[in-house]
Amino acid sequence: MSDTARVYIVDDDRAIRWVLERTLAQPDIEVACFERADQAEIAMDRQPPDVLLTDIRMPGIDGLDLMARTRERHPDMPVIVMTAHSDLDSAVASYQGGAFEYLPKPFDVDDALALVRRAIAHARERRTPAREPEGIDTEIIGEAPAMQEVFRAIGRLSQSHITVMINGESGTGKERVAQALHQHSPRARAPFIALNMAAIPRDLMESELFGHEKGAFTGATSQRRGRFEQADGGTLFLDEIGDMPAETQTRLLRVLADGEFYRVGGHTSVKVDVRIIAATHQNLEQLVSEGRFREDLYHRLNVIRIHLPRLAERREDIPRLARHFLAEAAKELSAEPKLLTEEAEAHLARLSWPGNVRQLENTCRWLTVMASGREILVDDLPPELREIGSAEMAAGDWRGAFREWADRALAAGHTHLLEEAVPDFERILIETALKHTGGRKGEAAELLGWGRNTLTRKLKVLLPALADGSD
Ligand SMILES: Nc1ncnc2c1ncn2[C@@H]1O[C@H](COP(=O)(O)OP(=O)(O)OP(=O)(O)O)[C@@H](O)[C@H]1O
Repeated sequence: MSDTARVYIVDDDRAIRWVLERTLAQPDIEVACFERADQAEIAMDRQPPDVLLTDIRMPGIDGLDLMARTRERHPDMPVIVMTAHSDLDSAVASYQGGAFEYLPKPFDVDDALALVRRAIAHARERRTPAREPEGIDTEIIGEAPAMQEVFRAIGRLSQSHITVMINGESGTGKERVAQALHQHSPRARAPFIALNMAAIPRDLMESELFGHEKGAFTGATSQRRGRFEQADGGTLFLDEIGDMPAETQTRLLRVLADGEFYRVGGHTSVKVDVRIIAATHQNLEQLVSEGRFREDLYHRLNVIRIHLPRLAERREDIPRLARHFLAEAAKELSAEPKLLTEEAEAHLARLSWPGNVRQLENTCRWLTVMASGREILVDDLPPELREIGSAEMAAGDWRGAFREWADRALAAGHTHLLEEAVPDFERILIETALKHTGGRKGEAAELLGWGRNTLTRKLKVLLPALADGSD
């Protein structure tokens, strides 16, 4: 890639295009603006940019569609979605669709430039096959027992070339762990190549993995090396392996057995030395039993297994992760790091985080841009994270958290756990009931299923400040 980065802007609003074009046009950034998504797509086919910046609401193809279509063709291209605050839901959806970031409107031009620069750096990093080991930042935060287990595994495997299977939900840090395994392996100086099976159209998968010869199919205008060749001597990280189509599974199995393959349309075999790390959020055993994943391939990949727990199962790590991400976001946006109030930190630690560590990271970026003061309060959180949802409660998360608490307390040598836990349990129920009744104790007692006298007695011990006075 040359030193000049190319950025495409798509927005039907002329004024926004004008502002962004002037802001982003820097000596090392070349900008092109488009009024409609289809125009941008034509240009992208001719010459893909390094970063795409698109509005959400546009006539014709809207920004989210454009992003989805772009990701199919250029899975590594960072896409920044611009959105008004009122469109927060679509912005959140854009994360789920894989957007790199979003830029809330109205935006500060310096923030916009900082964000685009970060996306450019990200695109470059993804495209540089050989990374110096010291260049990879694989700090993994984790004090939870399950994460300590992961660190031990990385340590134990550090002299090995063995195949590893990482499983865990989306956003739990599988790719980061794969990078760490590579970085701490004898292959550290060779390339680490990541490929997400879910992001590649089926018919391009084989050529993506194994490359193709010139003329192998329409559009194959030159020979291309696949990811296996790019990863020679290093590590190939196959993310979402459960999404690999059956015919590619067969081919992969053969390559793993023989250590050689043919490029699509090729007649000369290519030999490579590649360590495979695979990852999935799916239950591969089930896919095998349903006949959707080859059993022999499963056994070949599933030599050593590392499990990454959901973020909600390692809540004790949330405050440190949040502080880390706030510091990172501040650096990236050249802003002053925000601080979490104790209350906000405790709140974050109670949420269920279905998007796991990635969702926490995105939230911290959002807060760095959106929170008005230096200190972050619960009220500064995006609306969907302000309440501890009843769904989260119903999902039984508190029981999981509670079980972890008990585990930790026992591991730390505590005894008489009930004496610690029961008062907290009752206090929380009483406080919540009183909140619901606007402080009326008689009604609260009824909600709790206690007599009025019992509540009075409990209040004296548990919440003396609330004990005096009647309804
Ligand atoms: N323990 C951790 N410490 C610091 N950063 C982390 C940690 N875990 C994850 N991250 C960061 O969170 C983001 C999501 O992690 P990653 O991409 O590795 O998840 P993943 O499980 O591979 O997700 P997916 O399955 O969706 O690809 C990344 O930016 C990663 O750097």
